[in-house]
Amino acid sequence: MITVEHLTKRYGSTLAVNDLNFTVAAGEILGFLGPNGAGKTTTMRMLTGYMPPSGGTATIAGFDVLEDSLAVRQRIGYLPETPPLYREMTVQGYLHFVASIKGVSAGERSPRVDWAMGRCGLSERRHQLIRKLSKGFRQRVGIAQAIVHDPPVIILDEPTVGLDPKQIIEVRNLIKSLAGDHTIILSTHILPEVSMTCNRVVIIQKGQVVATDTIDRLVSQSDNRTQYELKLTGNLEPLQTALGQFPGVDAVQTQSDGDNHVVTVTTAGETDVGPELTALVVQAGLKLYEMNRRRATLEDVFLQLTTTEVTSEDEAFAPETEADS
Ligand SMILES: Nc1ncnc2c1ncn2[C@@H]1O[C@H](COP(=O)(O)OP(=O)(O)OP(=O)(O)O)[C@@H](O)[C@H]1O
Repeated sequence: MITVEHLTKRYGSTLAVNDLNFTVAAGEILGFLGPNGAGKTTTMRMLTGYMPPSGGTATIAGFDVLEDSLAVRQRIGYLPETPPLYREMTVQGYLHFVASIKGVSAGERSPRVDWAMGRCGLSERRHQLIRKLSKGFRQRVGIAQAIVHDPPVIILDEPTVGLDPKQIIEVRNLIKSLAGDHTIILSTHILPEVSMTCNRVVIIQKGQVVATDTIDRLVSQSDNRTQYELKLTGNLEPLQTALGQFPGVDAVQTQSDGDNHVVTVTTAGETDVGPELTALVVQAGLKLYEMNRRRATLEDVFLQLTTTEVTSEDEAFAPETEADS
């Protein structure tokens, strides 16, 4: 549905996008990630036909973004970071206006606007002025304007920025519900959002692709070690001896305050050895107060790929979150 080949953009002497290559299959939700200034917005603008590439090509549903930019714009719904909303219009009036400029025929407009309002939970606000809506509802109007002409491709730039937790969940569910019928590119800094919503990710840095794969594969290929943090009291020596002989233990780090200890055990692989570690602690005569298992996450992969300053082992791990499940 989307193909990007050798896509390049220069702003004077700045090479903002440098030879990008990736594809997005029909019905897929692709996470598009990169640190500030990586070239995400520039790429989106080229894909949506709003800015010509300096080199390379991109096609949307078979149409070239440069040569067929009108056909591309009709097939894309774009939610920029700041949606272009007319604050003095009603929700319904604005969506009618967008549908008309996107080429929806007069007879089709009312059903399309009703459909978009229904999908975005706006039906009851149809007569409200946009300026009187909360930020969350304005964001829904932004999504509704992106889907009102039923485009096969939807490109969303930071769709949940500034929303409260309840609105974030609603917008994420809406995005997920649009996949399948639509091909979606989701650009965001919120990595758990990508883990929860996307099938696959493209990570860019300095205008170049540094990784493209499913989240599971990226995480397991990057670092499949597991860390256990144990909070204990008692004499540590017998445990340290036992851990030295325990198969698969890569490293043991200890922080002690008198008889209270925090022991971090790093094991190779993802097999859960928590029960065995608990048994060792009991055999060593220690009291166990807390044990946390931590695995690498998309955030760790992102940091490894987009920073050169990750030096300490601890930075390669993060507490297990809902994004891991
Ligand atoms: N109009 C412009 N003129 C000159 N340089 C620009 C222009 N727009 C972007 N750039 C530069 O191109 C590079 C990529 O910018 P871009 O906005 O695409 O990155 P981004 O990944 O979207 O960043 P952010 O997450 O901060 O929005 C940056 O170095 C930026 O300074």
